[in-house]
Amino acid sequence: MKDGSSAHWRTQEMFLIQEVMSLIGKGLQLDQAVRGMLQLLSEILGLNRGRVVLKAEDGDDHRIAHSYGLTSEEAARGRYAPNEGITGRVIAQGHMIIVQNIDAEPSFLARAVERSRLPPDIVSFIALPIRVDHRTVGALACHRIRHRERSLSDDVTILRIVATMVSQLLTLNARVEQRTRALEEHNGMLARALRTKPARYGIIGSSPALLRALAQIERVADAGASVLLLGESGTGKELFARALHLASPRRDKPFIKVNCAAIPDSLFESELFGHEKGAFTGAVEARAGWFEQASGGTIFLDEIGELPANLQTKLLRTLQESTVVRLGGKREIRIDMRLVAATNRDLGQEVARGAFREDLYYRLNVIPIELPPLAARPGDIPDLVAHFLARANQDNQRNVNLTAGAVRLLARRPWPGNIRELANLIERLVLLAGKAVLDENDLAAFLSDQAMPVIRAHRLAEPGGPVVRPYLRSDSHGPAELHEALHRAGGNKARAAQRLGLTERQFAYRLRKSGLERRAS
Ligand SMILES: Nc1ncnc2c1ncn2[C@@H]1O[C@H](COP(=O)(O)OP(=O)(O)OP(=O)(O)O)[C@@H](O)[C@H]1O
Repeated sequence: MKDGSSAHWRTQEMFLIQEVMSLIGKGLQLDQAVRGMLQLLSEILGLNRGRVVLKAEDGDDHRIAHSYGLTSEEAARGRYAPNEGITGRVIAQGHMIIVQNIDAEPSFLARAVERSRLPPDIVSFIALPIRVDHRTVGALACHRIRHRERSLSDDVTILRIVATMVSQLLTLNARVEQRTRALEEHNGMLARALRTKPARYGIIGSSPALLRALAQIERVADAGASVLLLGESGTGKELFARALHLASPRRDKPFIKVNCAAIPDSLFESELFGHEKGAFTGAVEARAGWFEQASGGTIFLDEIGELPANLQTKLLRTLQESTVVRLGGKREIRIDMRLVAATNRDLGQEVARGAFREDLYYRLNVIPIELPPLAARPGDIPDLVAHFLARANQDNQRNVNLTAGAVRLLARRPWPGNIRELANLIERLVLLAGKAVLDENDLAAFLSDQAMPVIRAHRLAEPGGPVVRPYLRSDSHGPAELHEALHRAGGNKARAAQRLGLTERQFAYRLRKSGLERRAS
């Protein structure tokens, strides 16, 4: 077949396209594959010094990312500001430019390859846009001797095909990189989970403050004395109370949890101390109270600061005498229980203002154990995040991960609601995430989205304004609702509680739990 005949060029074109396809199919590194395509353009069709120019990762300019027939110095010189030269213009405008004669085109820069390096003939320059997802991300360009047997339009057709192939490769490459990043993050999380010592009693964290509290628990587990757990809401007081029970010889006996803030006053006494048949209307049969039910085991009185005054007296007697008298009864029943109490209040201050019995306070405060707020141990946050992510993913059949940067962002937050707030946030994140790996920016956007409704809810909490429930919480009243009720009641907690069908103590408790108390009072 004679060089120059159209049949000859069709054969060359077919060969080039087959080779390009096979380069794509080989799964080579991006640079190898693109260089291979530029080499084919040069050797098969004589379209020389091909280059692919892409946006620099660390700036606004565009640089030669892949080339064939350029020295490394020439490739390094190929940097173009937006709209600069022919290449910059093709990328900015998104359409092909053909310079028929580079010597006659004033805006041709000859920046990468000096004119003296090119043949003395008339040289053309062709640059085409490279698009990914309908966006121009770079350009494919090459030199062409103007007068040759092959038509310009045939060269342009092939260049268009190759530019499309490069676009496809770039798209694929970006997807593979994204997927690899997701897998790397996931591996990191798994490695961390493996490194984290098996959590004792389900307590995650290795900060000195946390380990100190855990060591104290284990040291006093064998003793019978009461333990008082001190710490803000959500710091893990219940978890530690359970740990104490599990570490004690009572571990096979019951662990009874009583939330002193959540029980209506009218029921409190009979729930705690039990009642005899006929003790009050509705007491159709005798019932053992929680102290009796906990016999042999541990009773955990959460929010002990909320215990009404008359029951404080009764509790003190119970502790001193190890007996209870059921409501409506006379019999003293011996009980053998370990008491763990918890509070997020300053009980000393409650004593000082006469709201808590001093003698009971001393009786409870034999072994005080302080649980640090989460903000005081940010080093525990990565392990906690890994733990809550794994749990939320498993519960919801998802596979959402956070980048290290996103975890660092979480570690910098103040966490007024402590670990409970962190656990809730991660669960919402897993449920609402639109993609598999969330980075710092995704997380920041999520956090500001989450904060918005609360602000709106507060603003809209005017009489007649719509109520926006910002959080999905296990509590029946979201923080916005509590806040709104308080606002409508002119700051009067008793009235606000009544509106929501809560006792004043329950209302105050939920308000504190929501982390909004400071802002609300
Ligand atoms: N160190 C920890 N590791 C793992 N999970 C934790 C840890 N601390 C707390 N949690 C979890 O955080 C949530 C809140 O903890 P917990 O209920 O024990 O706090 P609390 O101090 O008793 O709160 P409150 O005073 O509001 O009752 C629970 O789901 C608990 O399992």
